[in-house]
Amino acid sequence: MLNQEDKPITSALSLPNSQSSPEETSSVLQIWGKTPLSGHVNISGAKNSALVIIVGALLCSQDCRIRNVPLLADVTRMGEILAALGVKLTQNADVLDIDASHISHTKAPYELVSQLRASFFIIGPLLARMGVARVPLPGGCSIGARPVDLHVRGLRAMGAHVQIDHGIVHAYLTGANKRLQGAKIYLDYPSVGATETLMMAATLADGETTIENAAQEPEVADLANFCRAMGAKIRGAGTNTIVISGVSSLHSVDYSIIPDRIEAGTFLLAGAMTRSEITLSPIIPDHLTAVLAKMRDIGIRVVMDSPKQMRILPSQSYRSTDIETLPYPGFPTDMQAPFMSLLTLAQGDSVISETVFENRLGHVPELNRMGADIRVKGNHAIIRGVAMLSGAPVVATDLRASAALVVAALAAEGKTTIQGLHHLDRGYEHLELKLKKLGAKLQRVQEPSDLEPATPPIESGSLSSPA
Ligand SMILES: CC(=O)N[C@H]1[C@@H](OP(=O)(O)OP(=O)(O)OC[C@H]2O[C@@H](n3ccc(=O)[nH]c3=O)[C@H](O)[C@@H]2O)O[C@H](CO)[C@@H](O)[C@@H]1O
Ligand SMILES: C=C(OP(=O)(O)O)C(=O)O
Repeated sequence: MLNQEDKPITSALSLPNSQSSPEETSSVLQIWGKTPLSGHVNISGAKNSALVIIVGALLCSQDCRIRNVPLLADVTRMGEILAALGVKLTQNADVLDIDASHISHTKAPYELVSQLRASFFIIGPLLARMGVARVPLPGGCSIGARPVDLHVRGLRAMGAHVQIDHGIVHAYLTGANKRLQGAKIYLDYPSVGATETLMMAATLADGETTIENAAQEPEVADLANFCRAMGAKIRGAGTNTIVISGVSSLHSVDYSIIPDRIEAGTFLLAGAMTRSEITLSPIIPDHLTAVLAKMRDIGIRVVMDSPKQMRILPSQSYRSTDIETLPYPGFPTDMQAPFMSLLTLAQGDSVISETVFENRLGHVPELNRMGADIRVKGNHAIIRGVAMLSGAPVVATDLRASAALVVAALAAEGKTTIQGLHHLDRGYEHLELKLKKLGAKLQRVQEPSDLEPATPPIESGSLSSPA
């Protein structure tokens, strides 16, 4: 099944050349703004699908082939977590082969789980496959308390014993057959992670599980499709009621991950902010409905070239609007920060209300440093449009904040220097290469002594003169 070039994941799932490893926190991204972009962007596989689908492979005791896997720090970490459980992974470009026929450990390492939220979701498949799982409380972006009570309550409803001691969640099954039992579960909030954890757990449970008030995000439906392709019986994924009839085992699969709607939205914003015309593909337009509705609202024109290709047309100015982040199909919280960057340049006042996470406005002081006029009141950001942004040294506080600073920098006068790139590298495959291909002027530098080049780098004919 694998060719000569396949390598173990721990060495092979390397980051793109232009990006640092998460440990290289000293590197910074310099962006010289106000360069119009043009051309085409290839959208990568969805990070949040890839992560949970890799986790879902734990359910299967035969080979899983996963395609369109983005090369991201988070994906590397997730591979390392599975490897620590004794799972074999090999990767060739964007194809990842996972052989979880033999799971030798049921405890996930803290150093890895503490780095990304999705790693906690292994608790569902591990428990279903092995009857026991020990998983540290997860990390991920610091955007709120992010408890795991809904995951735990759901697993308990399915008959698991769950204890939390010294920061480790220990879940186990007792009884003769050590199988989870189907249950009726109502989620107090349509949590993406809890829906995914419980849906995976239920695929191998005894009997039928119903998850009410389930998350409807496309990544949940993608996971369900992956599980179904392995023989799981799941109905209703993508709606608020998911019904899973447990089966005794799952079989081999070859599955391709959906395009990343958040990456696509971020490139649309980069185009809008620089008043450029760019095309994106592949995309699934339905996954971008709320974002496109807001873009249209403020006067940005986006057209479909074909069912999977979108084109943003240049607009000279745009209006303000109000946004409330909500679970899907509402406006995605993961687009809140980059959309705020766009609204800093709109005509008039906008209000963004972040309702999903209680602490996801860390980018506001950084955007203000670039000349934006934003005030925060509780979970609301009041954005007064300004005529221009100006480049400044800024720090990315989380993954989507880093994207917000990149798109703001592309539109700002002069040079922006962004620190905290380990956040960016978690979630955007080849971002710098993709932007350079569109004509953006940017470079990553590793050493503080490199920080002050007078002019942007000249890139193989694509850049003409310094900003
Ligand atoms: C890896 C991954 O897929 N991450 C995504 C996932 O995160 P994640 O799965 O962590 O997000 P959730 O949907 O679970 O969280 C939404 C809200 O529910 C709360 N909550 C969640 C679980 C729980 O047991 N108890 C509880 O109170 C959270 O604190 C938060 O306020 O969905 C978020 C919401 O679309 C996205 O921003 C993240 O990019
Ligand atoms: C918040 C995110 O990721 P995580 O849930 O892993 O922190 C994100 O993708 O924006």
